[in-house]
Amino acid sequence: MELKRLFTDPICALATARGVSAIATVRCSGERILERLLPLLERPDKPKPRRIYLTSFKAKGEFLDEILFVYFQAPASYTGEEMVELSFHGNPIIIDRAMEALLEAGFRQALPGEFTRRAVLNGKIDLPKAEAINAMITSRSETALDVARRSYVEGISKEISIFREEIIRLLATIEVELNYPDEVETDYKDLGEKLNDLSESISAFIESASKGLRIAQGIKTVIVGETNVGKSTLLNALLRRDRAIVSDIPGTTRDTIEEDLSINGVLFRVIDTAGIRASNDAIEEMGIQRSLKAIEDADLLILLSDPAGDPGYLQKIDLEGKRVIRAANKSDIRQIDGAGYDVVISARTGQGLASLEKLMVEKTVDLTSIGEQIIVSARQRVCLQECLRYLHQSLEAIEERVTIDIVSTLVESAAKSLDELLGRNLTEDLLDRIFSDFCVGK
Ligand SMILES: Nc1nc2c(c(=O)[nH]1)N(C=O)[C@@H](CNc1ccc(C(=O)N[C@@H](CCC(=O)O)C(=O)O)cc1)CN2
Ligand SMILES: Nc1nc2c(ncn2[C@@H]2O[C@H](COP(=O)(O)OP(=O)(O)OP(=O)(O)O)[C@@H](O)[C@H]2O)c(=O)[nH]1
Repeated sequence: MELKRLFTDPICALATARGVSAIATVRCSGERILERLLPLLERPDKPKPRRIYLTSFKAKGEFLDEILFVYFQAPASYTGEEMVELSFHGNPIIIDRAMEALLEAGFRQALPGEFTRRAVLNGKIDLPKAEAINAMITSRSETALDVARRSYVEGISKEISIFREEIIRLLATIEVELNYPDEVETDYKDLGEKLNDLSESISAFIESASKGLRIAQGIKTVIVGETNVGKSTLLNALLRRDRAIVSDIPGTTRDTIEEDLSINGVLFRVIDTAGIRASNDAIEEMGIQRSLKAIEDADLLILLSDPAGDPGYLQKIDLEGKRVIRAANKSDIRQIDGAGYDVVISARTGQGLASLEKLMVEKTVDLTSIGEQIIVSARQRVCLQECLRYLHQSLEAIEERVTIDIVSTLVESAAKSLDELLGRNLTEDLLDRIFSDFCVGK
C-alpha cells in the first residue's frame, strides 16, 4: 500500500502535556528506530520488549536526565511499528533538549494525530475507533465522555457494516439485471420497498445517534431577552466569572458570546445574545440578526425578562417546538409575581440560580439520555446523511422509472458514503482532515 510506505519514517513527540510536571513522556515510532535511539542511552544494548528500564539519556554526548525507557517490538505496539517511550523529569527545558537530540538522531516531530494515523494505516484500529480515541481525549463533560467511551469500547463499525452489507446486497440484485437485461425483469416494487426500509433504518439511526454528537458539543442554550434585562449578568452568574461585559447601557452586548458550562455532568453551550429591540445602529442590528439565528438553532431558550420592562419584542419570537424556560430577573430589587414564569431569579445575587440550573437539566433530559447508538464525530454524521441522500435519490429514480443503470450508480454511491465513514478506501486527504484535529503526540 502506497500510503503505508510513505509513513514509516522515524517520528517523535511529547505525549504528555507541556509544562512543569512530575514526568513527561516522549513517544517515538517508525521503522528500525531502536538503532537510532540506543546511542543516546546508557543501557541496555538489547532491550526486551515491554520492559521498563531505568537508564540515562544523553544529549550531545552528555548526561541529560535519568529516565525510564520502554521498547515495543513491531507489530505489537500502539502504531504497529517499532515504538519507544522515554519518560523524563517533567521540565520543558529538558524536553526541548531531548527533542533536539532526537531530531539530530534522525527523528522528526510527529504531526497532530500521526501516531494514531499510523495505527489506522497499519490496521491496528479502524477509523471510527481513532475518532473515538480523540473524542475520549477532548470530551468536555462527564456525559460526553460516556458517549465517547461507549463508541471506543463498542464501536459503531459493526452496525454501519450491517447497513453497508444490505446496500451491497441490493446492488447485487440490480447488477444481475444490468448484466442480463433480457432475462431478468427488475421487480421495481420490491427494490423500492427494500430501499425504503433501509432508508428508514438509517434515518432512525442518524436521529438517535446524533444525540451523542449533541452531548459532545453541548446543549445549545440561548439566553434571549430585551436589552438590559440582565442576560450578560446571567451568563456571568452561570459561569461564576466575569465573561461578558455588563452595563446599564441598553445594547451593550453587540455579538453573541458562547461559553461551556457543565451542570451535573451535562455540557451546555451557553450563548449570550444581543438584546432584541428595534435599532437604528447598523452594528447592533447585525448583532440582533445573529441573536435571531442563534434562537433558530437553539436546543433550549432561556427567555429572560425584567418584569418592570416591556416584553414586546419577545412575543415576536417563534417558539414553536422549542424548549423554553421563562425566567424573571432582578428579584433582588422588586417583589415579582411568579405567575407566568418558570423561575424567578436575581442574576446579580444568585438567588434562584440553582432552580434555573435544575430546570435546564430537566428540560433537556430527552437530549442527554444516551440511546443505544453512539456516534462521535460530525464527519461520521455527514457520511450517514450522504448515504441517506443517495438512497432517497435512488428511490425517486425508481418511482420515475429511470433506467436501472442510474439507480445502480446511486445505490453504489450510498455504499461508498458508508465506506468513507468506516475508513475503507482511505485517501491522504481524508486522513489529513481527520487527524489535523488531534493532539500532537496522540
Ligand atoms: N504509556 C502509555 N500509556 C498509554 C498509551 C500508550 O501508548 N503509552 N495509550 C495509547 O495511546 C493508551 C493505551 N492504549 C494502547 C493500545 C495498544 C497498545 C499496544 O501496545 N498494542 C499492541 C499490543 C496489544 C497487547 O499486548 O494486547 C498491539 O495492538 O499489537 C498500547 C497502548 C493509554 N495509555
Ligand atoms: N438589581 C439587579 N440588577 C441587575 C440584575 N441583573 C442585571 N442587572 C443590571 O441590569 C443592567 C443590564 O445588565 P446586562 O447583564 O448588561 O443586561 P443585558 O440584558 O445583557 O443587556 P444588553 O447587552 O443591553 O442586551 C446592568 O446594570 C446590570 O447590573 C439583577 O438580578 N438585579
